[in-house]
Amino acid sequence: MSGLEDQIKEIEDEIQRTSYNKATSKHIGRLKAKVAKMREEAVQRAMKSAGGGEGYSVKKSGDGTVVLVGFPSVGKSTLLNRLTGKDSEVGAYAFTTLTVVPGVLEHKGAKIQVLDIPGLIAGAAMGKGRGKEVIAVVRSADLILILGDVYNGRHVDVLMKELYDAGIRINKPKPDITIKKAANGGIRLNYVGEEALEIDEVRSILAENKTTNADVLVRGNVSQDDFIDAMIGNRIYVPAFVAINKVDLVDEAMRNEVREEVVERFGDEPYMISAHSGYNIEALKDAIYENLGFMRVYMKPLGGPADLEEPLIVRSGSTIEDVCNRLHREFVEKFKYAKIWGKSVKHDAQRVGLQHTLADEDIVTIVTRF
Ligand SMILES: Nc1nc2c(ncn2[C@@H]2O[C@H](COP(=O)(O)OP(=O)(O)OP(=O)(O)O)[C@@H](O)[C@H]2O)c(=O)[nH]1
Ligand SMILES: [K+]
Ligand SMILES: [Mg+2]
Repeated sequence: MSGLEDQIKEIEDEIQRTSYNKATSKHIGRLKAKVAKMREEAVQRAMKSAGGGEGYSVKKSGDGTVVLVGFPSVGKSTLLNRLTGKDSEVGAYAFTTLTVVPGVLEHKGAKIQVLDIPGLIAGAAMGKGRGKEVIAVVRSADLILILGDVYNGRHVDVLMKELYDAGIRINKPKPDITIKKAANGGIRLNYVGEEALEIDEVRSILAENKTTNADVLVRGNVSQDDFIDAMIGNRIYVPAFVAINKVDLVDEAMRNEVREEVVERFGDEPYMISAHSGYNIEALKDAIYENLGFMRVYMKPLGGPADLEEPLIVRSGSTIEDVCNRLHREFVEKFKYAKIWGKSVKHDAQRVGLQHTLADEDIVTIVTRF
């Protein structure tokens, strides 16, 4: 272990030992910010020394990208092949897969890109085992499918820690925090909604970043960790769920044991599957679709009937601008207005602009200049 890692460990232990209350919150905040800064530094350094090797080149394609993350030999490649009909190499030994293998899952009208990657190991966030390249791919995903097998359900927390250390925040919305550095005036803290943090905490956290003058705006309930994340930046927020593979190899009692272990560590029920036999794979496909959050939008040409046969599949929360970008390069440039029939508007044929957020099954007419 390097000196820096020892120091990080020492401070983390101190945080563990200190109970959080009003009197200690400032101190804990400072320690956490310090660790976060040191860890970031360690990661950057490790990544640099991992060499300037080429990253994996995978172009995102389709309506959304899900990446299969798991320890070596849990069956990621077998699952990719099962989901997409690809032919990624499968082997009974660790690190069979040494690069990123993309496949396409077609489900409910969506084309979903599935990425099979090399196995992740403890220390990957610090660059171990091609961690640098693998983590970069994981960070670019729209959804993470954490894959374990019936023999290592208890290790799902090790994977989660690697993802966390790599700046990946799963299953939480991005906290709404703005930190604008200023030339003077100290730290000014403003809230929309509840007063989630104390000014003293915020000041001592920002001091670790050598920020003594800043305008800070916090919306909603955020934690110290959220605030530190916002200060460091470079965090990504992405949905994830767990599947446990190879259930064909064990009996009911063992399945339940693993399932309970995952619930305890991850919080949610895992999908119990067999990539080998195909058991529960349809349910898994549905889960991927659901977790990517798709919706259907029907296009209606100006003056003509809507095309109710073939919806456009877009991610939930998409705007008119997103739809325009999908249709034609010039649509945004030449956009005049859109007309909507459906759940996202108050009345039929309502006119909206580019920033309007659509709802599932909306009917849309886009009106452009000439
Ligand atoms: N019994 C059983 N074996 C499986 C299942 N899925 C995969 N395997 C076996 O597990 C071994 C590893 O499978 P891979 O698909 O290569 O696993 P991987 O996660 O891609 O492995 P790496 O690329 O080395 O990280 C192979 O021997 C597979 O045949 C399953 O559902 N049931
Ligand atoms: K393998
Ligand atoms: Mg593999």
